[in-house]
Amino acid sequence: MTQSPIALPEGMQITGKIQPGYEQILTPEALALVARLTRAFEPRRQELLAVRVERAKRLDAGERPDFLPETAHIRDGDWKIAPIPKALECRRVEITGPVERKMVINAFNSGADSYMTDFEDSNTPNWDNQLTGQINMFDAVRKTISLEQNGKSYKLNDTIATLVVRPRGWHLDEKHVLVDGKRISGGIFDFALFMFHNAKEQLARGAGPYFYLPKMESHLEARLWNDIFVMTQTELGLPQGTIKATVLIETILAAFEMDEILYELKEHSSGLNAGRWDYIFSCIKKFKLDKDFCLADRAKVTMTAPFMRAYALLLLKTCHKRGAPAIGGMAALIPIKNDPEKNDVAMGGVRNDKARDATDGYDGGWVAHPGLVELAMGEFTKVLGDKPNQIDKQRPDIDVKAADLLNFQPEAPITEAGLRYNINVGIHYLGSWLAGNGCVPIHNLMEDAATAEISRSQVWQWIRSSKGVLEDGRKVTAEMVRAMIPEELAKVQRDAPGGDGPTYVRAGQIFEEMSTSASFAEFLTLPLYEEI
Ligand SMILES: CC(=O)SCCNC(=O)CCNC(=O)[C@H](O)C(C)(C)COP(=O)(O)OP(=O)(O)OC[C@H]1O[C@@H](n2cnc3c(N)ncnc32)[C@H](O)[C@@H]1OP(=O)(O)O
Ligand SMILES: O=CC(=O)O
Ligand SMILES: [Mg+2]
Repeated sequence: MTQSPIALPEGMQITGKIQPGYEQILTPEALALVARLTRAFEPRRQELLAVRVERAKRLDAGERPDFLPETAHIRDGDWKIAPIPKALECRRVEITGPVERKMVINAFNSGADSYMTDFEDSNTPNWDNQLTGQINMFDAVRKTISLEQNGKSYKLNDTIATLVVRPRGWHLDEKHVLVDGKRISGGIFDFALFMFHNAKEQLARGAGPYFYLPKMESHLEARLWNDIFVMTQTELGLPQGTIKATVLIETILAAFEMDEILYELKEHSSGLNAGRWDYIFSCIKKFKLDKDFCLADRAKVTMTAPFMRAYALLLLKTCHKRGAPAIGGMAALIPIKNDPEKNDVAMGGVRNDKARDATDGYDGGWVAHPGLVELAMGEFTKVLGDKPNQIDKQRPDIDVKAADLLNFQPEAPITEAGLRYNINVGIHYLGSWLAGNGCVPIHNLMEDAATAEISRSQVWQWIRSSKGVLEDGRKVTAEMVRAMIPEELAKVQRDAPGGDGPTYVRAGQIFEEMSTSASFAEFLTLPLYEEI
């Protein structure tokens, strides 16, 4: 165990190496907050994770989700979330990206209204990424962040995007920090350090501590975050309701509890976001043992698929009824260099995506790259004009039933190209993640933990579903997948930057194990985290 050169609260151990600068983040007072929140809330996190396991067993046995009878009074009630602070009123375009220093500066300067910095889907949560991410945030909030790289100087513009931070989801531990001998929650670690160092500074600069909350499966999980907010505000002497959080509705189970999630976070809510990629993954995962469940090639499962359309519209209607912003998700398309024709097609895809969201009534949407900000802004401005949002646009015409959320189409086609694509992307992404980079362009698309989850879970599911049959009539089998893995690995080794490194060989092994083993890994990042 690494001897820590920093003063630790009673009962805390840190096993990660303390690099120069980390002591600025890992101060005794900040770590004391981490320890207090951990002692107060870790038992509940564990209970809620156990509830997930029990629920998964019932779904595996054939139960199907529905709106909860015990919370009908919340869905039927007439209530709204607390008013949105000025800094979060206008979120027509939100750029997202990992907490890497250059990208942090570029994202703030991108012209987007807001910027979600990501300790989650687009980030490999190794110790150094988490700590340097916190340093980057510390410097960015104070506007002192700068960088010299490849002959270029990076610093913040006078006008920058409003910062929103995404800590890790409930399933992820921070294994380098132990409290009373046990690993702590990655999410609490990310949140508490950020809050301790930056909340007051942000308030002094006219904004506040704003968050995105990922991958929740129930309103009880949202209640846990809310209780953490209340205690943190008390500990830091901040008025209750200072923290604001947008919840990603990115699991099929959360889609049945959108009203309840907003209600739990009522004083701290800044709306919901349609996190489409994890949502698709969650649908595959939750119905993985249903032999009749099957989704077509990943590229065919778009926002216009019936179950995705139902989810997006229900989210919009729910948010606006409660006075909450509805923020659209991410088109994975990114600018394509050196191929104007392909680039035009990609830009057209992003334009359509944002135009659909804006026309439906969404208040804004995510982009993955600075080169998409202007285009996305144009689509929202066409609909919103000079209004900061369109929360006043009510959609009583939308009537989404449980059956609509569970109408999993399209089931076909599944093609050999689609299967190979999933294997190729899965191996490429795992290899990059293990090497420390959690977001990469692959085949001209943004790939992160959520999109890669779809690829690897589809392969597992196609092997098992009775409908997992290729267009040409061949059943997808474990043997077929095993035969393709070395071929796709060779392509990845040829194509990926640094693809000849050891992490890609390991990625091939992990991919084979994950897609062909009898059990389904709950998240691909859980076994991967044990390897870094
Ligand atoms: C499912 C979800 O959870 S979505 C949310 C999580 N995913 C994300 O946030 C995706 C973030 N996007 C990215 O990481 C990147 O855009 C990638 C990996 C997809 C592509 O990155 P690159 O190949 O580096 O793109 P490219 O070479 O075109 O970048 C051009 C410039 O834009 C910058 N850039 C690209 N994307 C971003 C971004 N999201 N934020 C800030 N800067 C960015 C690059 O750093 C580069 O800067 P430079 O010119 O100063 O060197
Ligand atoms: O986090 C976003 C998603 O689509 O997943
Ligand atoms: Mg996600």
